[in-house]
Amino acid sequence: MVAAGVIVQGRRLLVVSKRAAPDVFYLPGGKPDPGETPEAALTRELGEELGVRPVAPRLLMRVEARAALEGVPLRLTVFTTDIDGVPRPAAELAHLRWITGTGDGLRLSPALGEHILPRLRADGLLD
Ligand SMILES: Nc1nc2c([nH]c(=O)n2[C@H]2C[C@H](O)[C@@H](COP(=O)(O)OP(=O)(O)OP(=O)(O)O)O2)c(=O)[nH]1
Repeated sequence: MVAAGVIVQGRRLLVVSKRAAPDVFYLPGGKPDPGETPEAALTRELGEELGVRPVAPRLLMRVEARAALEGVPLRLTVFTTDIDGVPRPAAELAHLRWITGTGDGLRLSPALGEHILPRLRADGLLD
């Protein structure tokens, strides 16, 4: 399982890529440590990856898809959240982008491209 955050500002969605695969973009987040709740994992990962704190996260959806890098089945627990602070990519991240509902031509993880972005588009949250 992976906990991930939907962060929308100015009708654009924050996506990141990692140094291990700099051309594949997905939501910030990661796997909970043993015994950690999804909410706690989201808080820890947003801090580690972006140096921000989630404010009032709420569950948006659960998604099953192929993991972007390993190709194995993956369950994501996706939260919509506001954030405290300006996101700055930490060392393990390669890029940070704010995308519209089209994906702006970026290569997206299956979960993001096939499930989450269409949902945000249908909800009218993105340009
Ligand atoms: N965070 C995140 N991961 C995603 C998304 N879509 C997707 O396929 N993934 C995949 C990529 C990776 O295979 C996996 C996330 O694992 P990760 O390795 O980044 O997690 P982590 O930060 O806990 O890293 P680690 O401790 O395993 O090194 O989920 C997404 O939207 N957000």
